[in-house]
Amino acid sequence: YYTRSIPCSPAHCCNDVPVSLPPAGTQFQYLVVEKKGAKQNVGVIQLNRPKALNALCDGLMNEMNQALDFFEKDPDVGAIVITGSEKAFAAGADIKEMQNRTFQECYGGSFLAHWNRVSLVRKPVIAAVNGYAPRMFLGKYCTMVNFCVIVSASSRQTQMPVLTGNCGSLNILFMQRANGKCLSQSSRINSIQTLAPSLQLWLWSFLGVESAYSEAEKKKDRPWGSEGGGGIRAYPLQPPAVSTPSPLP
Ligand SMILES: C[C@@H](CO)C(=O)SCCNC(=O)CCNC(=O)[C@H](O)C(C)(C)COP(=O)(O)OP(=O)(O)OC[C@H]1O[C@@H](n2cnc3c(N)ncnc32)[C@H](O)[C@@H]1OP(=O)(O)O
Repeated sequence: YYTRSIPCSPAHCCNDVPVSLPPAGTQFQYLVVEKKGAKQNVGVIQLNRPKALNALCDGLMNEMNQALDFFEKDPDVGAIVITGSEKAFAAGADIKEMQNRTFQECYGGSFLAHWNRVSLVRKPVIAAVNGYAPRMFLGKYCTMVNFCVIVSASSRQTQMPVLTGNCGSLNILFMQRANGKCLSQSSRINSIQTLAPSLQLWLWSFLGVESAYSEAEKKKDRPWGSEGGGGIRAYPLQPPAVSTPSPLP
């Protein structure tokens, strides 16, 4: 396949180089890639490296970028979900692959630069997290979930508290879900004003469907997620007033 380092919009290719998409039914080694939903408009990328708990080796991330290219350019696909297995979303970077690399190799070779592709997709990318997701919310170069627009973490998500408020700048929301309810959330929403209005409204309507302000939080009268300093209020019914958004970069 042709893979690009600079992603293009779904509507056109920024450098006019034709892109050959993975043909339907393409087998990936580390991923299961398919379209789901009644309208087949959700692109689902499931990490499929069970023996290594979905550790993000180079091969997996290269395949991920191919799948993202594929879904970004597919006009039928409205949103993309990245998920793992019941035991692990992903065990972070592949530490076996990393262990012998020198600083010079990493720095000079732009180590992990290709991970950024996820954050550049011009469609909402949702990380559906279950099981292990170590280092999910710490630092800037975290596991891939930090590059997704929404992180929907099930109650089985382990190891890390969801409400750290210390996520990468591209994360908009963390949602911990159980029984279909949104129990908690945290975010750094600075960048929300730079998103297209339709995406903002989409986010808020997503919340509206899922939100259930917990009794405990109501009593405390504080925003969900405020523990981490980056919390926001839940808006179960109405989206907040949207100020004039800045144009997309
Ligand atoms: C880029 C930065 C961002 O800050 C990083 O992502 S650094 C990497 C961060 N990730 C980790 O440090 C996680 C390391 N893994 C673990 O701590 C544990 O595996 C665990 C997630 C807590 C699960 O433990 P458990 O006892 O259930 O499973 P095993 O340790 O026996 O693992 C099973 C199998 O998977 C291999 N594996 C696990 N994590 C990784 C990894 N990150 N990279 C490569 N391989 C990994 C592990 O070696 C086992 O395989 P085996 O050796 O038996 O062939």
